[in-house]
Amino acid sequence: MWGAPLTARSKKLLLLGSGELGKEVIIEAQRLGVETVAVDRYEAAPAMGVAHRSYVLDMLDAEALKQLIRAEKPDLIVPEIEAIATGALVELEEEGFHVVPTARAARLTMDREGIRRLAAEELGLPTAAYRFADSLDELRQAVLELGTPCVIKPIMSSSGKGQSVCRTPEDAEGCWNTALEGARAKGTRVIVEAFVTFESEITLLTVRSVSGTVFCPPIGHIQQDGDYVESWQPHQMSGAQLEEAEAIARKVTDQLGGYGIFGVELFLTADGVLFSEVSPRPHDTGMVTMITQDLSEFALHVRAILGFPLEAVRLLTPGASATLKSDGAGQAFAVTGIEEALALPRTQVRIFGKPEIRPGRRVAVTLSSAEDVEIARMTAKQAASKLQVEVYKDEQ
Ligand SMILES: Nc1ncnc2c1ncn2[C@@H]1O[C@H](COP(=O)(O)OP(=O)(O)OP(=O)(O)O)[C@@H](O)[C@H]1O
Ligand SMILES: NCC(=O)N[C@@H]1O[C@H](COP(=O)([O-])[O-])[C@@H](O)[C@H]1O
Ligand SMILES: [Mg+2]
Repeated sequence: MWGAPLTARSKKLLLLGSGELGKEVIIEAQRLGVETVAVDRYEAAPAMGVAHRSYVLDMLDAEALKQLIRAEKPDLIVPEIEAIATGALVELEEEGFHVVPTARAARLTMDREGIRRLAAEELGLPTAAYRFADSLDELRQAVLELGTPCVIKPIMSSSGKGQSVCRTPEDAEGCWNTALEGARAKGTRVIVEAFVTFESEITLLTVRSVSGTVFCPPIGHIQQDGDYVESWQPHQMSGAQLEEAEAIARKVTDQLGGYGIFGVELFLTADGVLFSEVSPRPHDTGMVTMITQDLSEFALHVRAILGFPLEAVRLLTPGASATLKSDGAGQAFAVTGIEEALALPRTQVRIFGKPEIRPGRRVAVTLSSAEDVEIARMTAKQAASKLQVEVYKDEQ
């Protein structure tokens, strides 16, 4: 029970990170009459446009973060990105604030080392072989031990930033430099993973709520340069594979605890299912659920974190999503081709409204449903190919 937003009895949700995923979280929270506050490192972030109010803040600055949260006193602190001073969240939780799903889950998943060691070493989940390195020399040694090809990623990055494949030992230096440039926070530590030759990869959206754990039908996806370009639901896999995948997802999410949605990333290989990583929040590949499920991943997250019951998730139709990324940079740009994209059957478009583009930045997503998942994939990709990011160079 709560009062209207902006009154003394309101229920207040504060979002840390205000991109395309957070925008949908805010919309779902607003639908339940929740007061919403959006925070990100830049002005006019997507979720800021739909929240009651917003703040621009360096979320890696622990003092600034604590000051804001103590002043705002939200009922729920909802991390939307990984790059947050998670030590501050742990402190705030000790003071009685509610961090979603828990401050520990945010801290462990903020860097690849925390979650990988928990999954592989504590829980014994199958993963690719891995090493950590703090210098080029250590990286060279790790590459020798794991063999090539292997994948190198900064321990703190997302959406493939700073990630590269090391194909021969001579590539190590180039990979090291790529990781340094792409790391999200200051720091040089990288993870080196044996390259997994997977048949396919999936996100298993797992919801922990007061009613227990519920799995969404598996989402298949394709990534380019470590970033998602296409996703679909349901992904065809055997009953045995699904059982393995759900067992892994249950184990890791039970260990992280709290209520909310988790995006559990898994590789399906000839030798079984491997755990890759987990986001304790909605997942980019899960945007497809805006067209496929009775409750989207965003609606599920909000429902679970508010403590409401959730007995099951229903897939209404097969569907797919495809991304639009920009090539150019700057603030003078426009998305064109929306009419052509929307002329395709059972197709919707989400334009995030980011105020500035840079090469590779995700700007929009197309969503298509169909009787058959392959038709949905084709349609969503076709729709995305109709969209263009036009840049006005002389205005920059
Ligand atoms: N060890 C590996 N072997 C083969 N491919 C890999 C490996 N690690 C990552 N990839 C590929 O790169 C993609 C991105 O990797 P990962 O999820 O670790 O990065 P990320 O930056 O956290 O991405 P996001 O934030 O989008 O989840 C994976 O989905 C997969 O396609
Ligand atoms: N893979 C994680 C992911 O997709 N996160 C989503 O992208 C935004 C950052 O985008 P930006 O880099 O364009 O600002 C985040 O705020 C989140 O919505
Ligand atoms: Mg990932």
